[in-house]
Amino acid sequence: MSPYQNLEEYNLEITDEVKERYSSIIDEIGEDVEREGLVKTPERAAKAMLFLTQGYQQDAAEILKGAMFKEDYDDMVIVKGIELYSLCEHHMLPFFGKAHIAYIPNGHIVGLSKIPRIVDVFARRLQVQERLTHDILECINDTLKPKGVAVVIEASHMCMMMRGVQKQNSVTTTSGFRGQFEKIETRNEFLKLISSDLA
Ligand SMILES: Nc1nc2c(ncn2[C@@H]2O[C@H](COP(=O)(O)OP(=O)(O)OP(=O)(O)O)[C@@H](O)[C@H]2O)c(=O)[nH]1
Ligand SMILES: [Zn+2]
Repeated sequence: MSPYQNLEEYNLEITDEVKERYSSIIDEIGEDVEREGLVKTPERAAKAMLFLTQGYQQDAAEILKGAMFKEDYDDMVIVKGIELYSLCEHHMLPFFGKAHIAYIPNGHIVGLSKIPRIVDVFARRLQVQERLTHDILECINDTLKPKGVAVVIEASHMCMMMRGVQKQNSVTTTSGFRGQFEKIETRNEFLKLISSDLA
């Protein structure tokens, strides 16, 4: 439970605390926090970090529920090529790529923009790609209760590119399937329809 009354108050208090910690980090790495180019950096970095982790303050299920419409359409709906930016929980470095999402309605469809919105809600947290994939999958499955849902994510991890193993071209693919997508024909139809977008 947050000790703060509202989001604005929370953001002000937290930004200040995070700012102080960035200031110490900049000092510890041997830089001069007072030099002109860096004076406002702790505050900028704090605001950037809070933006990139704002998903903790957001409720993906509520976002979906806000735009569910009764409709008889019961063929596959695919939103592909949704760009995503997240932070790996091991190094707090970015991983980024694309999500491809499909569902088969079961009496309700959802406003199309809500699908990329919930991708952002789960991506703007400290994540591993596998959990990000399942968070999105389970949220759509539990909230919309479709006949099936599929999520494929392809991403490049800066922690593997800039440091560590230093592989610039590797792409990691994760996927999850529920309901009718557990049947091989439905899954293959989805994979065929997104194939031109896959790496
Ligand atoms: N499964 C999974 N692993 C990830 C993800 N992001 C980063 N990693 C990995 O997390 C692992 C952390 O391993 P450690 O050995 O503790 O960290 P490390 O010494 O920095 O590892 P190296 O990067 O191999 O130098 C590394 O293998 C990373 O590649 C992710 O989204 N999913
Ligand atoms: Zn990492």
